[in-house]
Amino acid sequence: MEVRGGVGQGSAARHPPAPEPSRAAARVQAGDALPLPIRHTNLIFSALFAASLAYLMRRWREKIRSSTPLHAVGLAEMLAIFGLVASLIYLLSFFGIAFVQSIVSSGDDDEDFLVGSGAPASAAAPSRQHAQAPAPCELLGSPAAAPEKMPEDDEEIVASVVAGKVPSYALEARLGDCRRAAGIRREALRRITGRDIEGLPLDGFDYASILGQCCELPVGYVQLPVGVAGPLLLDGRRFYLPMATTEGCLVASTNRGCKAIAESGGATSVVLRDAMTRAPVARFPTARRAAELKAFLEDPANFDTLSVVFNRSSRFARLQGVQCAMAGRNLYMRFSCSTGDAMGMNMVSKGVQNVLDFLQDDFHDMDVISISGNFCSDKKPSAVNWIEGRGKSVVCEAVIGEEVVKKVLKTDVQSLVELNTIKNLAGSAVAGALGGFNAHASNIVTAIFIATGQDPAQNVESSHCITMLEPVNAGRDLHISVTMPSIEVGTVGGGTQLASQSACLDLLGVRGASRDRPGSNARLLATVVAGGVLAGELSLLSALAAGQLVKSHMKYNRSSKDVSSTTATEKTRQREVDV
Ligand SMILES: CC(C)(COP(=O)([O-])OP(=O)([O-])OC[C@H]1O[C@@H](n2cnc3c(N)ncnc32)[C@H](O)[C@@H]1OP(=O)([O-])[O-])[C@@H](O)C(=O)NCCC(=O)NCCSC(=O)C[C@@](C)(O)CC(=O)[O-]
Ligand SMILES: NC(=O)C1=CN([C@@H]2O[C@H](COP(=O)(O)OP(=O)(O)OC[C@H]3O[C@@H](n4cnc5c(N)ncnc54)[C@H](OP(=O)(O)O)[C@@H]3O)[C@@H](O)[C@H]2O)C=CC1
Repeated sequence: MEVRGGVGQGSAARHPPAPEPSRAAARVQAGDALPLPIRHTNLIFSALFAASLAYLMRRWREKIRSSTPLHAVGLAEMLAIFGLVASLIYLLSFFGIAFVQSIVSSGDDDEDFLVGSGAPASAAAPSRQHAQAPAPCELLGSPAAAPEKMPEDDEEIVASVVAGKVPSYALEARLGDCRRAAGIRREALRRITGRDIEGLPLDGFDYASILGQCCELPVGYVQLPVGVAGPLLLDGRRFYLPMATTEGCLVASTNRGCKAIAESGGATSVVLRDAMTRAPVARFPTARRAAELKAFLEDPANFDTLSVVFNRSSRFARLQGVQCAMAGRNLYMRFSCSTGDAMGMNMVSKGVQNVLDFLQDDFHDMDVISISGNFCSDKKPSAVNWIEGRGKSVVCEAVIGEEVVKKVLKTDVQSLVELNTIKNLAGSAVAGALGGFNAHASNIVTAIFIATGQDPAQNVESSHCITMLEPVNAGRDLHISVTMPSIEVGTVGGGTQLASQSACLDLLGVRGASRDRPGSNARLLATVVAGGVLAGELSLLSALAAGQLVKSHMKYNRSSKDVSSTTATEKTRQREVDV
């Protein structure tokens, strides 16, 4: 089959372009810093400049005529000199900044050109929003959300939503009040389903903070307890790990592991690699043509050109390499890049889209099937992440003293080493595991991910881990390590900016972007996740070796209430009555 159509066309066909948000309006201008509209300040300072100059010239001429020394100046002349200097500074800085900004934003315009030539506008627009404060409710724009008169009364709006006259997703934009929109949607849901979601709270959440960034169609929020384990002594620093979980025993276990590590002098970590990946797939008329693009992308001589095109889309995303694989005439191109303190999926996708548009000029017969061809590989277990890594690749290790193993962990070194070999290594091989050579890395990864606003679906590859245990110091002490090649975390973007999640990042000392070294906050968070996993592995393996698992879970993980006799809501009511 002959395949035609550029990247742009291809992508446009598969992804109808999203409505272009007002990017010009969103762009920050130098003048935005001024208290008055820019045209007013321009007028005032231009008039001041002209008036001061005219007055001083006139005075100068008069002084020459009357042979008065030029340096003898009165109050009026001093004021005129001051006005002249002030207006000169303003005008120079104004035009200077505008000039610099025009150069900077020409980069953006190029980006608009590159992304705009067929790329979905939505791929470019959201990231710019993320860098700013959460958008107020009324800024959400969509065709369905075009300004339209809404009934004043909530009851009438609910009826319109139930009748399908007002789309539920347009409520935020039409009402300009996110809390009210969520309340109306929730009531409409109750009427449509006949089910009351009473236990799901509505109040006590900032709905504007999730708009256009974290969640659509909100009707409330789920409450999760956050426990804290630690201190985890890692690389000479103490961290208290926030863990959002409903699995009783998990925080206790991690806490015990942290204690064992701290009493043994602490753990150390090393970040081996830091690169997020995105792998589009393109189809060619022949495998030979696909191989030509593969050769082009993998030729070191072309790397600089590709990076210039890729790097344009972000201040932080920097191309590191492209790795290709083929299946017949389909080419899978795995781009990897550093992403500063962001986890980086939006970023890397933006950069890749630019490169695809660029490549289309020389490879007209390339048909981009998808910006993601699963060789990336995001949110799925895959060997490529396990072997090549994705996000941050971290190794964390510690030597646990014999006494600590006995006193804190209630077992011995020999039993632990044997258990690890038979369970985590041989047992996982028997199960045909992919990246699952551990006891419960995903427990700690997921709990910290949820607490700190990471994308929870990325726990899949982020939990890839091989746990190694060896006797050291003549068999007395225990060397334990966790090797985790794909920890995907960020401290900016996604859910990290929400109030609770941001507080948990703050507890770890990694909230937001690192000002000194972009990327260092996210890397530190990755090492903390690995350190937490080390603690969790140590404690669970010990419980298993000591035959303590079932007992401990009966104690911390099973309510003494008879759950078969009450529904969740009844239980809540019962608890309120009990209190
Ligand atoms: C529950 C423990 C820790 C008791 O362990 P213990 O040794 O009996 O407890 P302890 O009372 O002697 O205390 C020792 C230390 O543990 C900590 N600790 C002790 N209790 C608490 C608590 N309530 N809250 C907070 N921290 C606690 C604390 O640090 C304490 O020191 P202290 O501060 O007292 O000097 C232990 O039995 C344990 O770790 N059990 C394992 C539980 C576990 O790891 N569960 C994870 C989920 S299992 C799963 O989902 C995965 C699985 C199993 O399917 C995977 C697979 O296939 O292997
Ligand atoms: N698109 C996709 O395919 C997927 C998206 N996701 C979602 O993507 C989101 C995360 O995307 P991600 O790209 O991480 O985040 P964002 O899309 O929020 O991008 C990060 C933004 O922060 C800005 N920024 C400011 N300071 C820094 C800094 N120090 N380091 C890095 N960036 C900084 C970036 O600037 P600049 O504009 O200059 O880059 C960018 O605008 C999550 O919500 C996740 O769930 C998850 C999986 C797939």
